[in-house]
This record gives sequence, structure tokens and C-alpha cells, in this order.
Amino acid sequence: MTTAKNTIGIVGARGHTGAELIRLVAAHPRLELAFVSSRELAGQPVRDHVAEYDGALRYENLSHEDVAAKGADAVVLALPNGKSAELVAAIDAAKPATVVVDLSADHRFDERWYYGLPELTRGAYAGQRRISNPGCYATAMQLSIAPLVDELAAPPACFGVSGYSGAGTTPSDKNDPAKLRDNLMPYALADHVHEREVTRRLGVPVEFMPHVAPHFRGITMTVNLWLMHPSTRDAVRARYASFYDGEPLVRVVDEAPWVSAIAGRHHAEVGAFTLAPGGKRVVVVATLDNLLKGAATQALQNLNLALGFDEWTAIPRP
Ligand SMILES: NC(=O)C1=CN([C@@H]2O[C@H](COP(=O)(O)OP(=O)(O)OC[C@H]3O[C@@H](n4cnc5c(N)ncnc54)[C@H](OP(=O)(O)O)[C@@H]3O)[C@@H](O)[C@H]2O)C=CC1
Ligand SMILES: CC(=O)N[C@@H](CCC(=O)OP(=O)(O)O)C(=O)O
Repeated sequence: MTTAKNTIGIVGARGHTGAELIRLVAAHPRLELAFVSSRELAGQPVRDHVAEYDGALRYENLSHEDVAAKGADAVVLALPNGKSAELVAAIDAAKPATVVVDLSADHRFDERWYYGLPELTRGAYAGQRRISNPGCYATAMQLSIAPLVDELAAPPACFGVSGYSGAGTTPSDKNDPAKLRDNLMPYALADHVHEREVTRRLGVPVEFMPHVAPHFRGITMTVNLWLMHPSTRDAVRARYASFYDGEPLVRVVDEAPWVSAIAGRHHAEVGAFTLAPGGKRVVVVATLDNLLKGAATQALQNLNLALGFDEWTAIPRP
């Protein structure tokens, strides 16, 4: 007996996260790629750009109405921020039961949308068909802070370094290899949207200082936490291990994880747990691939959940 597949479309499929989503969907036993949209690549075979996909689909330049008329069971939006509203309205009108996962920041502050960071929020999933995927740095910050969020004496200070794929494909200083060479570029130092996103989601203020570096993919998030009561390294490590027990996509490690080891991997690593004398200051380091656990893999966790599949279907385990 064969099981019918759910159809899925990807809007913004030329981009970095779109390509990762195509790879994941191509290997998924219960999903069938119904359409992929790109203005620039319209007419070209998808397999010419994503080797892991061996089907016959070509990229299409689709209007909002075209996307809605496809009537897919699920649509992932991998568009730049600010581009989703009209498209979602068209899907709402044509087929409201479609599962929509938005990778942009457009719905992360909209309580009508489920915020899908599964390790922290899957208990709040109540069948919503509109899912907002967290930011990449915001995922790393939340995974680093959540186990100690009730113990904090001060706002966590988060020093984040991203590979330049995080800046997308629209040319800017942040994805210009010449400007990044031998460089580390600080930006949005006290007003990044992920600072507000994490503050909102964890319910405590956080301070975030993002930087972009010359490597292509992967985030290092170094977080300084002040505790109300003195602790020990063993107690802190045990707390993280217990918090993430049974979570295949969060690995608790002893040392500070290296970003070079996380590129292309689907999980996050959280480690270091270095305490300053006095036991009240703890430094935690997390790494993840911004295009995977920071975007496409997390979107697939959310799709699997919403479509009633096992959450880990077609996600390679660490
Ligand atoms: N890169 C990352 O690490 C992460 C990204 N995100 C978010 O995911 C989304 C996609 O990011 P990413 O893949 O990096 O972005 P890219 O810049 O790599 O890709 C953007 C995609 O959107 C399309 N596009 C661009 N402008 C428009 C427009 N005005 N109207 C319609 N389509 C447009 C592009 O294709 P074409 O121009 O051919 O139509 C392309 O497919 C963004 O919202 C980003 O913030 C979230 C987490 C991590
Ligand atoms: C290096 C770099 O530029 N990274 C991006 C983060 C990408 C991401 O997760 O962004 P959204 O919240 O927009 O979805 C940035 O700081 O805007």
C-alpha cells in the first residue's frame, strides 16, 4: 500500500534557505514538491540548481494568486522580510487549511501565529495552520538561555557571530566577500529584531550584539548569564542536559562548540558552561547552522508537526 503524499510549495526558492528546503523535501517520504517560485530562475530546471532534487519541476515566477490557486497542502515562505502579507491573504482566501510556514520575521510578533521553536514551544501547538519560524540567532539565544531563564539576576548579554549566508543573497556589505575578508563586521548592535524576538518569547530582557564573519554558514552565540544564586559547573551542565534530554536536535556538550563543526548539520550544540569565581556568572556557547536548525530544518520540524508526521521525519540526526 502506498501512502498519499502531501503537496508543498516553496516561495522564494532561489535563496539560501529555499535551496535547503528543496533538499529536505526531496528526501521526505510524505511530501511532494508541487511548485517552487523564483523570479530570477523562472523556467530553469530545479535539478540544475539543487543536485539532490531529481524531479522534473522548474522554477516558476508566480503571482500571489498563482501560488494560492495551486492549492498546496503546505507553503513555505522564504522571502525577505515584509513580503508575506498579500501572499498570506491570497492563501487565506483560496484555501485557509493550507499550512503556511513563514521564515521571515513578519509574523513573529503576531499572536495569531504559532511560534515554532519546537524544543521550547511544541507544547503550545494547538493545530494552528499559520506558523512563524524563529530567527536564526534568536534560536541560538533561546536555546542558550531557556534552561536558566528562571535563575537570572540580570539581562543576558549575547555576542553572536554569523556566517554571511545569514545575510541572504541581496548584495550588501554583510555578504560581500571582499569587505568581509580578514574582517568581523558588527551591526545592529542594540536594535536587532532578534533582540526583541527573544525578549518577547523568553519574557526577560536580553542584550544582543550581532556580527558577521567571512565563513559562509553557521552561528556562534556566546552568552553571559548572571545568576541570582551561586552555582557550580556540574550543576549548570546537569540542568542543560536534563532540559534537553530526549531532544535529538539539541546536543549538550562539555567544551565550547566550534562553528566549523556545525556547518551542514541539522542540530544545535550548547556547551562551555564556564563559571567565573563566585559561581554567579556563567558563560554558555551555542552553535547552529543558520540555514538548517536556524531556518530550513526547524521549518521541517514545524511542517512535520502540523501535517501530523513524526517530528523528525526526513531530518538527519546528529
Ligand atoms: N539566511 C538565513 O540564515 C536565514 C534567513 N531567514 C529568513 O528567511 C527568509 C529567506 O532568507 P534567505 O533564503 O537567506 O534569502 P535570500 O536572499 O537568499 O532569498 C530570498 C528569496 O526571495 C526571493 N525574493 C527576493 N526579493 C523578492 C521580492 N521582492 N518579491 C518576491 N520574491 C523575492 C528571491 O528570489 P527571486 O529574486 O529570484 O524571486 C529568493 O528566492 C528571509 O526572510 C530571512 O530573513 C531566517 C533564518 C535564517
Ligand atoms: C548575517 C545576517 O545578516 N543575518 C541576518 C539574520 C537572518 C535571520 O534569521 O533573519 P530574519 O529575522 O530576518 O528572518 C540578520 O541579521 O538580519
